[in-house]
Amino acid sequence: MINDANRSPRIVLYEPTGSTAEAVLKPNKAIRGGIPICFPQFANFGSLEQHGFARNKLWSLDNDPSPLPPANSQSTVDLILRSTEEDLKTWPHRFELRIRISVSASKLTLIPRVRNIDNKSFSFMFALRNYFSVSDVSEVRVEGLETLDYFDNLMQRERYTEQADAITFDGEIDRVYLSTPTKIAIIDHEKKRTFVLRKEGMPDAAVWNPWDKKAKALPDLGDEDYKTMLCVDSAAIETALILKPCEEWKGRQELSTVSSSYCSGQLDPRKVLLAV
Ligand SMILES: O=P(O)(O)OC[C@H]1O[C@H](O)[C@H](O)[C@@H](O)[C@@H]1O
Repeated sequence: MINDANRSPRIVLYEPTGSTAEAVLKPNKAIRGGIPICFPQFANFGSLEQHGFARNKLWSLDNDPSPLPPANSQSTVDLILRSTEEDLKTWPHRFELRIRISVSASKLTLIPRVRNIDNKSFSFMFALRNYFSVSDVSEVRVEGLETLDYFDNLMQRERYTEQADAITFDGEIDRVYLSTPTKIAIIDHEKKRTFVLRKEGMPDAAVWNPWDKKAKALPDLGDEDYKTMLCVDSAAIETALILKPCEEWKGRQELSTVSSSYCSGQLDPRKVLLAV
């Protein structure tokens, strides 16, 4: 961990072949990019602030990530967020939210965990809001969500069934796909690059792009930036996760990229793994 010129703490992960990942820790405001963590609520699906409070908090380094083994390499970091007295006023449940972040030459792995340290059960939603950088969103296809049911947040969360062979983009999208497969491909034709998202413990997948009008209304997004971004989240939204006292929930997400040789129709986990 280092302090930058503005004295903000930065965590930088290094990996021997040269990959890096970096997080800037600033209180009270989530960044529009990276992987904000939505907890204990997704969007406005409840009475808390949009996407819950976790993404706006300053996390700490976690020195006791048990039962995970201690992270003893420069390419892994463990972070923790504990409920504060202020949080308890709006969400009266004592929790520990942990995340292990590991970077390697071929993938970025996130292991989020939530532990109930209260004396009564609680339920929560969770999402890793992945901001993918794409060359041109109107040339991108997302595979793995076809034929699934989704909630459309642009239609008062009405439930629909996806009819398209793959998801493509020509306008604002704000959906929660339900009970998705564990692997989703985000295929960027122009960049000849496919992101492969593999997830466990987070059955849903939210897909978001604000498109032109909403992008103009977002102060922290440039007017044209919607063209080069796409959010595809690993999420547990439809069925809230429930923890009894002392119980812990654990999820896992792996992000990797494969080159253009990985094409539409090849969403076969063995091929993806061999190609990485
Ligand atoms: O601007 P944010 O708070 O990061 O939220 C970005 C978007 O996230 C979700 O997909 C919500 O359903 C949208 O209504 C919201 O605009």
